[in-house]
Order: sequence, then structure tokens, then C-alpha cells
Amino acid sequence: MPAKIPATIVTGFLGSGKTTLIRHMLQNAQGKRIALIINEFGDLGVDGDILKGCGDEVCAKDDIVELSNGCICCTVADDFIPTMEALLARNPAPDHIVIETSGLALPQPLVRAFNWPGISTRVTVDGVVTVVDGRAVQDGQFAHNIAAVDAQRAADDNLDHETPLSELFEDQIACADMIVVNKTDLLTADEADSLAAQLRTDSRDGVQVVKTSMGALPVDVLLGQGIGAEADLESRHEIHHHHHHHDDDADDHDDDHHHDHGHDEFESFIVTRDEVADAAAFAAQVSAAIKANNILRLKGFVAITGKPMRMTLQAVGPRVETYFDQPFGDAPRQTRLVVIGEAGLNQSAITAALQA
Ligand SMILES: Nc1nc2c(ncn2[C@@H]2O[C@H](COP(=O)(O)OP(=O)(O)OP(=O)(O)O)[C@@H](O)[C@H]2O)c(=O)[nH]1
Repeated sequence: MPAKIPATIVTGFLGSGKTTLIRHMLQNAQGKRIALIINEFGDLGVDGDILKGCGDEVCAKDDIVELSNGCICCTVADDFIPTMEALLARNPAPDHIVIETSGLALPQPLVRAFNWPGISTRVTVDGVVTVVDGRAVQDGQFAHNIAAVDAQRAADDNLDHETPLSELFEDQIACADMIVVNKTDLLTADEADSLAAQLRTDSRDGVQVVKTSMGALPVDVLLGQGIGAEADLESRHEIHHHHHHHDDDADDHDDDHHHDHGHDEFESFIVTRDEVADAAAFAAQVSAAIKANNILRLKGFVAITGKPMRMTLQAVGPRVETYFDQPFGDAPRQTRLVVIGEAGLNQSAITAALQA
């Protein structure tokens, strides 16, 4: 029997730097044939576009498969398994498969999917890489003392005090084989060290914690961990299972899925507008809209008057980043932004603020 193809799962909260890390990995892959499966929350396809737009021959469009019918952890049977089978049927087969989950996905159901018949004999989970936005965690946006949270949980059956955000974060940490503390450029050396130490305490034994910025880790560090995570699901306990259906029973997989969003606690929508006159003023406008409306993540492409290039706009919390990435080409010169937040966003107010 041929050796199993290794698959690396890259998880991490919205905007933590998964796409950036994968892009760096592809640009330094040294001839390794890497196939990518990308799952985004919000169907604008920004991450896929960013990776395909990198212009590097290793980021061949054919090697990137986007799953956009909902969150990968809720649509395993419908989307993920057929996609994997199609990748495995390729000739030549990929050397390595990398899966970028949506920032709101739980890694555990995805790891579990590698035990499915037909998949388990051909692919193995090389490792789960969890990317952490060091600055966001340092700013207290997620729970980061998992041991304390667990103790609290054990003492109290009422889980409702947990926010979906911190539960997701904990699940992503609990499933990790490697934790990447990213965005160290936004941390002092002491902050980065203490955060790494904290995450080491909070994670399973033997989990590697590495610090970086812009996901710039050597490919050999990320790939080739050889863990076989699918055989070790019990130790990767999940907290957040009450909203999810990870039936191993293929018969009822389409009864009650939420194909629109995948996660009831979060929502996303797209705002379009006509050209923007002033890039810097618009970035400030976006930042103000984010602060006023509790937006977690906002990203997309902006048409600036007089510029043939489209501007990529990325915001994680209040930090907005913009850069010109490639000409619009045949695509309409339109501004399209995906807005992501916890359920209950004031969509009309946000739309008005972004269209002003
Ligand atoms: N300052 C700083 N910014 C970073 C770093 N890594 C990524 N970013 C920026 O953070 C934003 C989000 O990065 P992505 O790589 O798109 O994050 P992601 O995890 O793929 O985001 P989602 O797919 O939306 O969950 C972008 O604006 C990046 O340029 C870093 O190390 N330092």
C-alpha cells in the first residue's frame, strides 16, 4: 500500500494570520507539491484570491480548492470528503495537503473526518497548526488561561457564561499539535515570551509553541510533524460541541445543517460600494465603523479612483491594513467587503457607514 499522504490542518481565530502563514509556506515550498483546501467564513473568497494572486508558480490556481458552502466542520460529508477524494484522485497526487479552516471552525470534527472509510487508508493528519493573534490574546480578546477556565467549568455546569469566542479559541488550542504565536511584531519580547509560556501550560503535553511574525516559519517546521492526529482524538477534547453536528452517520448529515453560516453565533454579510476617492480616509472610515459596531473581521477589495490596481483591505479588530495587490483586470471595478462579527450585527448601520 502506498504511504499515506500527510495533511496539515491550519486553524486559528479570524484574522490570526493563517493565510499569511500559508502564503509564506507556499513561497518557500522548494518544489513540494502542496494542494490547498481553503474554507472561508463569508463567501467573498478573499483568502483564495490572495493566495492565487501571489503570482508565484507554486500557488497554481488548480492546486487551490475553495469550500464555500459553509463551515468545514459542519459540512464534512457534503463538501470536505468529496473534495479530498478529488484531490486524491489526481495524478500525480499532491505531496502534502494543507487545509486552512475558517477562523470560526472547530478543528476536531475535521480531524475526525480523517477516520472516514476511504479517507483513513490514504491520508493522515500530519499535524494541527493553530495560529494565534498574539496581540489580540494579549489584549484579552479571548480567554487564554485554559486551565483556569476548565477548573471553573468543572465546578459549574452552566456553560452559558462562556462566550462563543473564548470557546472557539479553547477548542483550537486543545486540538493543536503546534501553536504559532503570530504577530510578535506587535508585542514586546516579554509579552511574547509570557504568552508562549502561558500557551505551553494551557495546551496538551508535547505541543510545540513557536513565535513568529507574518507566519514566517520554515516549511520544515510546519510540515512533516508526523503526528497522525486522527488516531488521538480523545486527548483533543472539545468544549464547543453543543452547537454542532458531527455525526459519523452519513445518512443524516443533511438534516439540520446551517449551510448559510455554519455557526449560529456568528454572522457575515457583504457590503459593496462604488469607487473610493481617498484610500487613507476610507481606512479611517472603516476603522471607525469597526469600533462603533463590534466587528471582528472585515476584509475585501477596494476600487480607488484613478488606480488600476485593486486595494486589498484587511481589518482585524480595530487595526486596518491596506495594500495594492493586483490590477482589477476583467473583474468589475467594485468595492466589496465581507464583514464578520458575532450574531446581531447592525447590518444597516454598518452598510451605511461603509457606503458613506
Ligand atoms: N502586524 C502583523 N500583521 C499580521 C501578521 N500576520 C498577519 N497579519 C495581518 O493580519 C491580517 C489577517 O491576516 P490573514 O493571514 O488574512 O489572517 P487569517 O487568519 O487567514 O484570516 P481569516 O481567514 O479571515 O480568519 C492581515 O492584514 C495580515 O497582513 C503579523 O505577524 N504581524
